[in-house]
Amino acid sequence: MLTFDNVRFQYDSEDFSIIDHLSFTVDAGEFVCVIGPSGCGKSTIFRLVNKLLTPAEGTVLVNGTSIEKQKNYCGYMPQQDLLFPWRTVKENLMLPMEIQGGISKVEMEQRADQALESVGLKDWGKKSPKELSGGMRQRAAFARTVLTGSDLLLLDEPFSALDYLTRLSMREWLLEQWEREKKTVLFITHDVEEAVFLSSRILVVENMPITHLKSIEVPAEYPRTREELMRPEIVKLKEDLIDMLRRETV
Ligand SMILES: Nc1ncnc2c1ncn2[C@@H]1O[C@H](COP(=O)(O)OP(=O)(O)OP(=O)(O)O)[C@@H](O)[C@H]1O
Repeated sequence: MLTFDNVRFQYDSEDFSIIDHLSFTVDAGEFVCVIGPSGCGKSTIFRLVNKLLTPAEGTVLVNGTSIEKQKNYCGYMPQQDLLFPWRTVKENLMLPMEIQGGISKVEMEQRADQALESVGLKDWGKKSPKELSGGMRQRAAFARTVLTGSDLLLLDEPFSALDYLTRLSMREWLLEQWEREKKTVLFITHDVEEAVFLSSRILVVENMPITHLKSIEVPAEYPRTREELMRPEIVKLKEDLIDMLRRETV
């Protein structure tokens, strides 16, 4: 589904590469978390996928084709929900379809209503985003990301600004959405517990510049429960991951 083929990238203002001949693949339908120390280049990987940045060398491919000439092949959800305060919640959800064009207003409204219902915000469409709680805003932002119609979703620390309990319920909620929508999800987090709870596979940034990502399978079936995270092999995996991240930040 997503392939990095020998990708190198360097910011103009820097004299070194952040990403250096990196290759990796994410298969269709996977839920993959990317973890690594702050500032190592995780968000840069996302910006190379959504074409905010262009590789200096190498190719990013989606479904076997370079993204250069592709459109609407990924949905991106940043850390902050970025809902526009001057639009209602429903109008925010309609935005990606307006940008895409060619969809009638009636159809856009229907799709937005359906999406709001699917994320438990059926009666909130006419409200302003500021009337929603943090968790509700993130659910609306997720629905908007899904409404891009893309099979590949890039979620960049979407729950990091939420309080602990809301985070816990949002993780469970996100897995339900993923199992229903059958999308491919790439999810950046700093939180080892979050990565282990959510993903089928974890990609760990082991070095800077990023030359490779260490791939670790999470030995747990879906649906996941918090109790499952207490199994000895999962606890050991979390400890190993924390050790890896500590080594990188020393
Ligand atoms: N526009 C830019 N120009 C120059 N350097 C940049 C730019 N954006 C990011 N960087 C640098 O590139 C490096 C990687 O940044 P990036 O945001 O990808 O890291 P990250 O792993 O996502 O960090 P965090 O976990 O803190 O969000 C950092 O050292 C950052 O300072």
